[in-house]
Amino acid sequence: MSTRTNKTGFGFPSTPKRRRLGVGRPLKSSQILNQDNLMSCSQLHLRPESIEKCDSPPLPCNQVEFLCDSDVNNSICDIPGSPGVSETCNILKRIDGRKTFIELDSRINNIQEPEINTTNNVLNDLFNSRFEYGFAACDKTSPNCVKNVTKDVEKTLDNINQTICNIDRSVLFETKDSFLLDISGVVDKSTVLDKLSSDFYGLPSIAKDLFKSYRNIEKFYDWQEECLNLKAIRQRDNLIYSLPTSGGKTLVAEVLMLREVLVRKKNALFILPFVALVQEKIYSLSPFAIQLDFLVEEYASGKGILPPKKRRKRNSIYVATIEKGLALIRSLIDLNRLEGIQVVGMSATIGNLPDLAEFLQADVFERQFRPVELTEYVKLGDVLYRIKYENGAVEIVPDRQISFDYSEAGLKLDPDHVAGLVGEGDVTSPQCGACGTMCGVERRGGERRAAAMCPGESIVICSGRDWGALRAMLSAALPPVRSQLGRAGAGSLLLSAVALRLATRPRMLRDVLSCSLLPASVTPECLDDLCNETMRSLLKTGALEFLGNKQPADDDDIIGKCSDWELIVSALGKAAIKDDVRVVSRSLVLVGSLHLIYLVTPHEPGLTLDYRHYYSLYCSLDDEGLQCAKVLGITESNAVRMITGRPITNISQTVLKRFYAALIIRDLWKLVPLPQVADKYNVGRGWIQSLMTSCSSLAASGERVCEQLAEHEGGPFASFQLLLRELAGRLRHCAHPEIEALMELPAVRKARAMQLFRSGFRSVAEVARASPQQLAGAVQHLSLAAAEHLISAARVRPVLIYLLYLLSIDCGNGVDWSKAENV
Ligand SMILES: Nc1ncnc2c1ncn2[C@@H]1O[C@H](COP(=O)(O)OP(=O)(O)OP(=O)(O)O)[C@@H](O)[C@H]1O
Repeated sequence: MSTRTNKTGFGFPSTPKRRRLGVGRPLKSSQILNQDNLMSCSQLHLRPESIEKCDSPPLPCNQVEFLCDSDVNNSICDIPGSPGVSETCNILKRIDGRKTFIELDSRINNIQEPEINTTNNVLNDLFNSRFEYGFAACDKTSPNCVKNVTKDVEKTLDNINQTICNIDRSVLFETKDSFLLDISGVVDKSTVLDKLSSDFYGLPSIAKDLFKSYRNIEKFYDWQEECLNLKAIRQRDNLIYSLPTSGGKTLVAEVLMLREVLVRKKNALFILPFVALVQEKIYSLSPFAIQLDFLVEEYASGKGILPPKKRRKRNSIYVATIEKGLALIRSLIDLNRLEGIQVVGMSATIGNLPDLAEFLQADVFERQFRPVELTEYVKLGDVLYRIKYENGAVEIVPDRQISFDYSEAGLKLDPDHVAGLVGEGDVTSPQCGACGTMCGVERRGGERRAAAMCPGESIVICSGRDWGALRAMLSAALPPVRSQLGRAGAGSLLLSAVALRLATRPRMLRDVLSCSLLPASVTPECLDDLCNETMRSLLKTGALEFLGNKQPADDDDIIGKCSDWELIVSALGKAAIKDDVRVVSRSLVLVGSLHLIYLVTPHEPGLTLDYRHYYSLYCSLDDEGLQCAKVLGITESNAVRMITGRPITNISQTVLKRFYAALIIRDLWKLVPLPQVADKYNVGRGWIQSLMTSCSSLAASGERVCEQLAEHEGGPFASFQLLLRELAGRLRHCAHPEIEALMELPAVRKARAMQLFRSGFRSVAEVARASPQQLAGAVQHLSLAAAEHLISAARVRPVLIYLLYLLSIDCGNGVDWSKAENV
């Protein structure tokens, strides 16, 4: 096939005379992509000279940062008042008799994905040009003409995909909406896939090659085969499988998800506990997505659209943290888009598997498989201890003294000697996760271990402070999994159930609670009491009310006496924002954003206040803080009460808590690092993250409510609608707008964006103009390879925007550049 370059700049021969083939539209001459116009995007050559293999995808350029920082991003946190994902799914399943999770049905509908479609269409044209050229050049009398040309085009498609893989795969899925930019979709591959036999665990056989080339996996372990053939899997029932760490659990989950998106044409949700793990999974799934024509969407931190976009042609695997997974499921329930779900849970460590299985109504598959022998160590200071398991007892015995030759700077960078430990072993891909002061190093990457069948080693790095806790943890039995639904959680769950119209009568709400994990730890009588008490308190606060203004007596057994009365959510939420806006509009403190932020803090932020600490924070408030506090009624006399321990009666706890939460958000807004904020306000980092998410979504819903109120009542609501819109956007990342723009780059999160900003790279364009050496030299801990990825991504962005621009000319529409910027 000719590789001559023409003026398209993409290496495709131009089409001398266009003939309509396929679904593309002819390009006008003004639309022909001109390399000069594509700025300096030399990285994007869609026609490679020769490409053999697409290597494993590059790690996100700040992966090290993610890993080191993973406790910052730790998603395992109590979400105040939120039932967990599985609780929600399971409850839904039981109530509606519907089936639950790994697959979320995406009903084919009119999707709105103009950006992606426009890009695809332009690329489609390029392809059709290629098709026509081939068709014109071939001998039409030959019976194989069409077949050859088709093959040729398909080869071109593969080459493009390969090129994309080789250039910078990250650009494919990292957009503002964080969906995979599926350039592979320029030619409909589904017909190709359809022709392929489904002989690889129910997947097209091409999947087998992909596992071989990207994972070096040729044969599944016996347990994996057994698990994939379980009756529960075949019947799409819920399942929990439990195996030791590195037993290969994730692979089974991947096969199941691939089956959903490729064979059943449904979506799948993969929930992982850390942001860093979500990122890693997205990268490792991306070559599969490219080759098999599905999407991978990221739902972590500020990423992920709620509700998820409906897609007409391709199905998605949503990779989410716990909080985002929960928000995603809620948004789908809200829109009645969730149906036919199957829950598949996997874990290495579950203390009370039967309880969990009962709760999830799941089958259990448990094995003690380890691909290779694993020796576990603990590093405490300079000594490496070995963990010995004998006759059910655990012993920690000194193994050896270690010493590495570190420079002073090296020691500063790596105080735990992780690099030394890694270097000591025969490692190419160490796995390192940090959690608090403990950090684990796994030597000899899983696949190598498995391939070479050589023993593996894991090292827990422990500080003196945690030594006791670690010893106790190792010798203790596994703690049982317990429901986190306390009184507040139950309130939130019941309120959500009524709001989502999943359960609308007291007896149904009792059923909702009994579908949770609570019955595993409390008696049925306690459950009844909790349900009655919770409903009573929701009715008392006015969050819920009975239809027709029916009122139970104070001491009534609501479940018994009012079992069939219909409950509705009162207009309290709407009323609350209305009141807030009215109060705030009379005396809005405009020195900064604090007062507005206060407006979107949750009414019950799930805080326990320490008044002495509150007092010291009050004393250090700046002008804006003092003014805002005053407007809210928090005065000096309240502060004196805080320090003297006298009760504060003239102002509600809710206001005090909300103001405290608003101060936290304002600090993040001012780019104070999250760990520092957590220390300053004495709260958990996970809690801060969920506070940020709540504020952002409250701002978004506040905006909607203000819009409605503005229509009906006028007044200040229209201005607040605009203010809240801006606020919601900024709260997504809690960052300056310049930093937000940098965060649009693949794998650039807040910390990295701030680093770039401080090093003088204040916009995507400045990153695009830099050389890898410059960038790596200026930004601390940024490797040359990572700098290259970043620069290629920054350079590719304008190309995508340009493609949109071309299309807008073709459609005769003006392009919305603010939207184009999002690509
Ligand atoms: N059948 C197989 N053959 C060879 N290697 C495999 C096979 N299955 C999984 N692996 C490799 O073993 C390693 C560990 O697998 P995986 O991450 O799936 O384990 P896991 O049980 O999910 O681990 P964890 O408990 O840490 O989440 C990975 O590198 C994976 O590629």
